[in-house]
Amino acid sequence: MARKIGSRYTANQILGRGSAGTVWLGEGPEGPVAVKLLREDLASDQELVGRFVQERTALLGLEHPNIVSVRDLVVDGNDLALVMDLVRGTDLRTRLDRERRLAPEAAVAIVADVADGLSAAHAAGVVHRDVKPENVLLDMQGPLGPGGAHPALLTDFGVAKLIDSPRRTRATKIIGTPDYLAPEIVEGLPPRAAVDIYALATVLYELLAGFTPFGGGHPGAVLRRHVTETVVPLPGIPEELWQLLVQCLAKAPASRLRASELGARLREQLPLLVGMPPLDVDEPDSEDEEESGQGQGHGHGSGQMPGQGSRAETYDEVAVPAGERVRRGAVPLVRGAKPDSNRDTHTSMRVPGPDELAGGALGTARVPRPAGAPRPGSARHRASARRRRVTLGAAAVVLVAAVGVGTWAALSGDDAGATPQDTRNSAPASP
Ligand SMILES: Nc1ncnc2c1ncn2[C@@H]1O[C@H](COP(=O)(O)OP(=O)(O)OP(=O)(O)O)[C@@H](O)[C@H]1O
Repeated sequence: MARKIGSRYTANQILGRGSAGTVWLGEGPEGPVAVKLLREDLASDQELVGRFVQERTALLGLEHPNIVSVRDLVVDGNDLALVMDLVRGTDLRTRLDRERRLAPEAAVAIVADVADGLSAAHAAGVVHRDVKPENVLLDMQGPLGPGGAHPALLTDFGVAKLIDSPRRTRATKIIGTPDYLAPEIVEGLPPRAAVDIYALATVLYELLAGFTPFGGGHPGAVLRRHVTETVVPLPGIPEELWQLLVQCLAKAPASRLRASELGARLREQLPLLVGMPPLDVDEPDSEDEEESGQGQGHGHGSGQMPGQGSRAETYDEVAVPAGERVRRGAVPLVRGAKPDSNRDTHTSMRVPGPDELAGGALGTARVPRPAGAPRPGSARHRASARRRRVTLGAAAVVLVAAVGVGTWAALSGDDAGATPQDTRNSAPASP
């Protein structure tokens, strides 16, 4: 089922689908390529096509070993396609899904690669805006690096920007993937290079922990956590690595490291991480998990802002069909459209007001638990609480009994209370 893309390329086989379109294994004049064919409704958007052509120079100019280069942009009838270098391997999401958590050395090596790629992009004035594991490709044909990690390449440059056209997303809407969105974007500021650093630090946290620091539950709750909550330490993480993470997850963009510095500092840590196993962390606690856990993935946060009506009233773009299990707030890019894949996609949603972001008394902090500790509200937690109550009850009975026996002994005098044993253990009479 090969198809022609423009006059120079043929798309031969589907490699995968994302929210913006389908990626094909293709063939061009210089050999195999990956062709990202944008969705029809995006391709027929004249404004988007215009931006696509405008962005051409910036996108085509990005060349770095840790960036998937865009080789060509094709506008042909109804087709709008990005022709990219073909990476033979897998994406980081697939690896993370398989392994759940990565050993710190491999995680840091991968993130250092991406930081180097970002550094080149930022130097060229390009902000990625959608750094996440889905957009990191692992080149299985490349040489093995620290921790057995294959070279990592950042892909999908410029796609978020192309899609974020004024008509598609008015000033009051945000485009991005909620778990990785920097607080300043949530607050409505224009995205600068520091948003990529925040997103990349989120990816590093996720590789180490198996979950993102502020994700889970309704996208509204996720956005609020980015602005109001501080990241909770991961048990067993080396202190220096933790300090780097904290700095890059700073709420103030100016406090975060630059990409080049982040890459260098991560590489400095690599020798200290050799042979360290994945961190022993379980999924985070959530206060309202039982309430919202039925159809909302991890079930963190109700997403209900103070004084809000139902979720669907306010966040209609992100309403999730009842019973549909989602992770990290996957929603179609365009209202009413079904996501092309079961992967997470970009979110287009209203920017919450300052009062909503303040969060109110009911925080939704996610506190990582040491592995094995039961999650509050879970059946295991209730059973262990019951066991604790039984133990406490038993201890109380023993205590009451002991007090009773002691009182009885004191009241009855030495004759009744003292046994031969008691006499032997008592202090000798003074000489
Ligand atoms: N240059 C490439 N070489 C090889 N495979 C690729 C390339 N680019 C993307 N893919 C694969 O194609 C699939 C879809 O990628 P795509 O970028 O469309 O979506 P995504 O990043 O998973 O999701 P989203 O569009 O929501 O960001 C992924 O499985 C990815 O591994």
